[in-house]
Amino acid sequence: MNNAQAILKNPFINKGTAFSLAERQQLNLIGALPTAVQTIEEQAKQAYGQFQSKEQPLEKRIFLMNLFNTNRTLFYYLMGQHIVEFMPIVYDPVVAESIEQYNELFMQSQEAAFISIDDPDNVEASLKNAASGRDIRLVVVTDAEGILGMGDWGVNGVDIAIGKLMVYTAAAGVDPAQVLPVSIDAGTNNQKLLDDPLYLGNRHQRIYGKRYYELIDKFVAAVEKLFPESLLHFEDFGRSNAANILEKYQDKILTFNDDIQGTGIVVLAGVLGALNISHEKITDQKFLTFGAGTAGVGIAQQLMDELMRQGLSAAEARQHFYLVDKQGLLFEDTPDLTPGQKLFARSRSEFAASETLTDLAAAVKAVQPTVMIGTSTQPGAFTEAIIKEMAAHAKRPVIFPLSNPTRLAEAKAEDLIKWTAGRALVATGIPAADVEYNGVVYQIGQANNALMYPGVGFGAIAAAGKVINGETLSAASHALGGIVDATLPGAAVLPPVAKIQEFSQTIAEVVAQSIIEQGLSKEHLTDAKAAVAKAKWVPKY
Ligand SMILES: NC(=O)c1ccc[n+]([C@@H]2O[C@H](COP(=O)([O-])OP(=O)(O)OC[C@H]3O[C@@H](n4cnc5c(N)ncnc54)[C@H](O)[C@@H]3O)[C@@H](O)[C@H]2O)c1
Ligand SMILES: O=C(O)C[C@H](O)C(=O)O
Ligand SMILES: [Mn+2]
Repeated sequence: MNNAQAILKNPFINKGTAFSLAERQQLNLIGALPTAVQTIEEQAKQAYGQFQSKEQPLEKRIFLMNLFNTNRTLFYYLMGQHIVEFMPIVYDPVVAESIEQYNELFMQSQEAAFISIDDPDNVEASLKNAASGRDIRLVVVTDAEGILGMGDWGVNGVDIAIGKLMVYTAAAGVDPAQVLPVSIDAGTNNQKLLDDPLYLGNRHQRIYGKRYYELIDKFVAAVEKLFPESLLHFEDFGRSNAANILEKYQDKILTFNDDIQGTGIVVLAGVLGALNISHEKITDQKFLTFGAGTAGVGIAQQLMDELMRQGLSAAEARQHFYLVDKQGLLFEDTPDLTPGQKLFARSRSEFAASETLTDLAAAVKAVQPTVMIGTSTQPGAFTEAIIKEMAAHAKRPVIFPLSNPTRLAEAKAEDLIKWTAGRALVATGIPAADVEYNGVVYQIGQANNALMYPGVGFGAIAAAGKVINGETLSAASHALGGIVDATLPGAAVLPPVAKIQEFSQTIAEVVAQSIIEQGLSKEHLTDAKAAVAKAKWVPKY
């Protein structure tokens, strides 16, 4: 016999007041709900009214999470109707507030798995318990050492995995019953959390090195064993681990790192969009990346890959990149370069006074970049003087201040348009309002990996991919071309989030096609579109 309360408390099957009379009879729900039977449309209207009654973004998020915890179909039905309004609430930037207040706000675990470095023998059991028999096809895992640009947030960081997964389903149609958010709790170096009596994670410093990598190995092996058809998405790992982990597993299992690769392909798509507006060639650009960490190096790698696809040798392509980090412009002899930075380090002999290039202003003056990307976590680093200097040597300077959340952005879109008298081609990490300047309305693209990863991940799952390789990532970057009308004054360099469901579908099909064509599908698939259509989940009862 069915237990009414168990059904009503299971968000994957609960329909609330939309259970029909026949269902109520069959499932022993008679009397466990008010008598009226509502349609999903009526439920959505009522829920949206409640959403609108909340004033603060965090209150709106808490309301939406309650709905998510109660009835996942209704949640995604509503999110599908209001995707532009809900994205910044369930995802970046408001997810940042919920991470900072995770302990205070904690109500329930939202079906996440919590892996503890102090309990390595229970890695498999933890995943199994959290999945509770569900057929998992998508795992988003974070160890939260580098949450957005906010640093180490320990177990609180699980909310980024939950938020990323919400976007996967809303944008691309991944079945929400087939996803698993995972927190790897390797400790935290965030003293505020360690001192907080309410902190819910392991109360010790972060563990690095052998013990850490053994845990990651164990985790990856358990995911492969329990969920062999799944895609493993890594998110917000620290600079010293993210690239190592990707390097180790990318040829062996279906995996990708969103901060390295997702960001790389959205920036490439944005640069291609910008060049479509300016009618310039990518091989004529000089790229300066400010903040050469996980994202900054990933972006440079993806752009370099594109230059090589256009026929340049590796040595020629590398000449187009200038990486600036805390030390200033990175040279071959700069101390403490990461392996990724080393690839792009310049030779001192290229510059007359290389020892003076120790900050962004000096580097911009010496390099005269045509494309400048910010992934530095340094708010306001793209100053008026620096932007004016850049714009003095570039007809249509391409400027993407990408650090998240909002308070960390290197510049505001509005300022960049003003300082360059409308010449800058701008994209930001979080949503930005249109900018009106001299009678033209400039639309600001959002260069956030959320534009790409839902389509990439969903396409890879639908095609039963063995791996996600460079060929597939490149195909995904190019899939956004042609959506924006580049001839309109003030056109954006990337398509608007309002169209994310449409273009995520296109990306998914392109990705599935690439996997099938390369013989990288685990199944004998031939039709990418059919495979994507078959895998797609839609929120309806
Ligand atoms: N828009 C997007 O899609 C997107 C994607 C990924 C990351 N990001 C943002 O990019 C930022 C960096 O993320 P990450 O994962 O690469 O972090 P990270 O820690 O790996 O890299 C940050 C880099 O910035 C450097 N840095 C710090 N202070 C600096 C300074 N004063 N001058 C120059 N460089 C400095 C650090 O040394 C490090 O190399 C974050 O704010 C993150 O939110 C945005
Ligand atoms: O989470 C985001 O908004 C994008 C990106 O993954 C980041 O770390 O900033
Ligand atoms: Mn991230």
